[in-house]
Amino acid sequence: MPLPSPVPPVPLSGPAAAVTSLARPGPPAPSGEELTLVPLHQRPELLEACAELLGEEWGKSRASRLHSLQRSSDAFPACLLLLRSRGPSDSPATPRQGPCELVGHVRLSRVLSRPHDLFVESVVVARALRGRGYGRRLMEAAEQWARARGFRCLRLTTHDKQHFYAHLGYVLGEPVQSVAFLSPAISSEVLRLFSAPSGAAAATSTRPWVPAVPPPPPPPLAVPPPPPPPTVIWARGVLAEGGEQQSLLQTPHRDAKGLPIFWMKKDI
Ligand SMILES: CC(=O)SCCNC(=O)CCNC(=O)[C@H](O)C(C)(C)COP(=O)(O)OP(=O)(O)OC[C@H]1O[C@@H](n2cnc3c(N)ncnc32)[C@H](O)[C@@H]1OP(=O)(O)O
Repeated sequence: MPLPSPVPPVPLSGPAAAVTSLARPGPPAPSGEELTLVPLHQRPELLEACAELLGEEWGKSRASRLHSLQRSSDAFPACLLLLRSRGPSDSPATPRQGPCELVGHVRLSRVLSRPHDLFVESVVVARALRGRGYGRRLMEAAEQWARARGFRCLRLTTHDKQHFYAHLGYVLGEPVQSVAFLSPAISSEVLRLFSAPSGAAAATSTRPWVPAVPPPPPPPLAVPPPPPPPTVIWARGVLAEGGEQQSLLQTPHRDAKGLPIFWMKKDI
């Protein structure tokens, strides 16, 4: 299955393509406010603020957050920031692309064996700004960003926000494996190698993942070894025993700590 081919980036980061222009707007933003979605790697000066935003919600060491955020790239994972700024009418002294406030963050990663899917993680809106429609804007902008790059499905896990995601159009889905970090040099080849028809992935298996392609014959001695595999996050949900059905109230899946976890997806 071919990989989505790179497309010119949608100018979400420019004023002309502010997130406020999305087809299905959320609650009205304050007058003069402009929302934009930008990859963190295009705004490195926001690295510290982003680490703080994530740290406030999920803790972990600042160093670990920074390390993870610094790996944001167009080759994935991509950390996307929702920013808001005041328009010129409200702040005459502020340039159009002037000071802006970090509103939210979302991270998108590739999914093993599903070249048209992206895995959504670390969705967060600043505490003081929740309940005003920014979470919806963030998710819709991320969808638009992914769609513009040829992806067709977003997937995620959540412990307790399944109703929020269902409200935004997500449905329950099967476990997948996200690919944490890929060297740009091997990303396409490795993903192509691991790409298999839909459903071939070990969806709810508790066994270690095995590529869905037949094992190659033993290589001649002269052949160099294959490139190293990508770093893979093994599906954080495993099927709990008992075979219960998944619903928005009850899930058979558990995370690595044994906590119930919901798998969701949305076609975009
Ligand atoms: C894949 C993951 O990353 S899972 C982790 C999710 N993140 C977190 O738990 C971090 C802490 N929480 C947050 O940062 C925020 O609460 C978020 C991102 C979950 C939601 O952001 P908010 O800005 O508060 O949501 P927003 O105001 O845009 O709500 C959008 C819609 O969802 C609804 N909604 C919000 N939260 C919930 C909820 N828990 N259950 C059901 N509906 C909800 C709202 O009523 C609103 O409906 P409307 O658009 O029809 O009026």
